[in-house]
Amino acid sequence: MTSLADQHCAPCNADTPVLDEDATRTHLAALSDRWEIDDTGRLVARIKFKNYYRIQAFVNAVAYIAHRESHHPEITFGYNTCRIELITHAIEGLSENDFISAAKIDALLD
Ligand SMILES: C[C@H](O)[C@H](O)[C@H]1CNC2=NC(N)=NC(=O)C2=N1
Repeated sequence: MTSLADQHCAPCNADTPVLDEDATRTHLAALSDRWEIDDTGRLVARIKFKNYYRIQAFVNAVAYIAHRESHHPEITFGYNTCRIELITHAIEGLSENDFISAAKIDALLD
C-alpha cells in the first residue's frame, strides 16, 4: 500500500467518511510517536525545538503543506514548542486527510 506521506488529501465536505476505530488505530501506528489523539478526538503533536528560528521555519513548511494539500491544521507556537492539531472540520472528526497531513509533517522532521 502507498505510504500515507505519498498520498494526497482529497477535497472534503460533509460526505467525507469519518475513520472508524480500526482505521484510526492503523493510521496512528504508521505515524511517529509524537502524535496522539486527544480527548476531543483531534490528532495532536507537540514538538520541541532548539530555537525560535527553527520553529518558524517548521511552521512555514507546515503552512506550505496545508496550502498544497488544501487541508489546514491549527498551529500554535511559542518560545521553543509548536503544537499541531488536526481534525477535519467538515465532519468534526478524523478523516484520511488528517493522517496524510500528519505523515507529511513527520517527513519534515525525520
Ligand atoms: C474543499 C476543501 O477540501 C475544504 O474546504 C477543506 C479545506 N481545509 C480543511 N481543513 C480542515 N482541517 N478541515 C476541513 O474540513 C477542511 N476543508
